[in-house]
Amino acid sequence: MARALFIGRFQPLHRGHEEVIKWLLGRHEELVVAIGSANESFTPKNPFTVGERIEMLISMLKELNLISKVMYCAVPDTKGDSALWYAYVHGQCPSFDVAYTNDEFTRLCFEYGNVKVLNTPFFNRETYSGTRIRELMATGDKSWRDLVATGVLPVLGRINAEDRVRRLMQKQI
Ligand SMILES: Nc1ncnc2c1ncn2[C@@H]1O[C@H](COP(=O)(O)OP(=O)(O)OP(=O)(O)O)[C@@H](O)[C@H]1O
Ligand SMILES: NC(=O)c1ccc[n+]([C@@H]2O[C@H](COP(=O)(O)O)[C@@H](O)[C@H]2O)c1
Repeated sequence: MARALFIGRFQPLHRGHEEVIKWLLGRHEELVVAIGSANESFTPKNPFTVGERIEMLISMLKELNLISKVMYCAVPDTKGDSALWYAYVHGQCPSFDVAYTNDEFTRLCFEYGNVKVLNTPFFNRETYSGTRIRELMATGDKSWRDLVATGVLPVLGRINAEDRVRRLMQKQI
């Protein structure tokens, strides 16, 4: 199948996501990266805006020379109304032949729209995890820098990501 869609929150975009994107491009001609929870930002679980997450993605794709094969879109959460969520996917994403997610609830929502859904493999899941990276940032442990995707570091540096995450986690919004 020609075009796959991969959805995630990418808070931040990490090496696990990078491996999945490469793995998907080995199997599909084109990829749509859908940035979920696009309306969420400045919370402990979703510290980065959708614009910042787009910058992370584009920066990584440029470094990997994959920019010509990947499109992106943003999908907001619609808590409690997943039929509406699927309407956003349908209306705001480029068309795709198959969706990839490992999240059962998201799978269910795609299946509601009669979309074919597949899983991706996990790559070093204990280490490459958004939750873990945010925890390391909050405690000032610089080892998080080794866990984010190629090209993402300059974006996170420019927006002072570590400081933002630490302050949001302290506040526990
Ligand atoms: N290390 C990994 N290897 C492969 N897939 C991963 C890895 N980490 C996350 N994914 C997958 O990427 C997709 C998007 O995940 P998401 O953006 O929520 O990252 P996450 O690391 O799970 O974040 P968080 O810990 O904040 O929930 C999901 O389908 C998830 O299963
Ligand atoms: N009703 C909804 O708002 C709804 C339903 C299914 C998935 N989603 C979103 O899709 C994305 C799935 O990505 P994750 O695998 O990173 O959880 C998340 O942003 C999640 O919030 C939202």
